[in-house]
Amino acid sequence: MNKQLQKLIESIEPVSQEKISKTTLYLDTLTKPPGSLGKLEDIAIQLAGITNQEAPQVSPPGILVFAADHGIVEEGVSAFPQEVTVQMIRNFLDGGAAINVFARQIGAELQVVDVGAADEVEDKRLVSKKIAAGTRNFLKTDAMTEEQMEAAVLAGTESAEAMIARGIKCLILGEMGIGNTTAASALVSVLAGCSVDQAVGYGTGISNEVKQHKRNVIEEAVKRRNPDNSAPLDVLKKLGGYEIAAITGAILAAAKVKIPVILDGFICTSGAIVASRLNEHVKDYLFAGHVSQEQGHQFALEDIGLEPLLELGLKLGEGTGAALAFPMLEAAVRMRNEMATFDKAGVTNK
Ligand SMILES: O=C(O)c1ccc[n+]([C@@H]2O[C@H](COP(=O)([O-])O)[C@@H](O)[C@H]2O)c1
Ligand SMILES: Cc1cc2nc[nH]c2cc1C
Repeated sequence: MNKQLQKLIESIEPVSQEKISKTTLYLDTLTKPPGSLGKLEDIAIQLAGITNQEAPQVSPPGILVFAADHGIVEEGVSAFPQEVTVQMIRNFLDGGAAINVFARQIGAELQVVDVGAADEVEDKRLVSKKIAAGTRNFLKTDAMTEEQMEAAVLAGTESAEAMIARGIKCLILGEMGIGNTTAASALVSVLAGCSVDQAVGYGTGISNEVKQHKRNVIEEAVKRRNPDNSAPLDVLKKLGGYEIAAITGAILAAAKVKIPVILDGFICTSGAIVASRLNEHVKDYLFAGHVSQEQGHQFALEDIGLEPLLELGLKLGEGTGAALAFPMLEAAVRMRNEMATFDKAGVTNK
């Protein structure tokens, strides 16, 4: 394995049990019946553990949207044509996509990173870390070479490190890539141990007939590629995508420096499964923003052991569900940091 990547994986430490215990006790001194803020309390406790701070901050948040194309679209597995990936990249840069709206709403910096779009987008606002013009068709050959897979993971790492260096306190992840639900379904079926049938969904809106075809393509491809399910990077290289690999790398980078990560939908979570397999502590740095309509998402979340913060029937991607969940993290830290204690407010405790 690439030395830099190996070092990164080994550098991730467990979250702080001391801060978790301290915060658990402290929350019961605040002016509310114990446990009355429910999951918000769990979030505050987890954030203290992640950041190793008694008074954690999650603002400002930053959003990374990784974009890439997929050779597997040749098999007719998406409702939309491949050119939509670069068209949406332009839309992100012009501020007109859903994620732009939600980024503005939460005051987040939004960066779009091309890690493998099929065409060129000449625009200074786009971060170009293109590994190749789309993956290869994984029904016919491995999606990526080992070098390409590692370069894509490290492109995600670098993107996250740069954002963290600019001062973001919470990393929100998203993706764009026509065909990427097929890659994510293949990954999840191998790594999460669910059937291809359970991992496959409607993506951007295919018919039942096309969904059946998508299932058959994935089943055949997994058989042919024969990935080693105890080697997550082998599975990623054979079946994944550049944006999925970049998401894996971004998660590792954030966990290394104790920055919380909010995952978006199914594709994002598939990258998180890979990261979680590389280091057992990674999962404790992750929040699942929502559970998507894509049916494999629930299996993917269960595999990591994550409970979604929201269930809104979304199936868009881009980081939208993660950005929408961010205010829950902000509320949790404000609760921890701003509420009065029983003592201070002169309220009688039981
Ligand atoms: O986030 C999700 O759970 C999600 C579910 C379905 C579709 N998407 C988005 O739709 C695209 C992939 O869909 P498809 O049908 O082309 O594989 C890609 O750009 C994703 O961001 C995203
Ligand atoms: C229009 C469109 C927008 C998207 N955003 C993320 N995936 C997408 C797929 C399509 C087709």
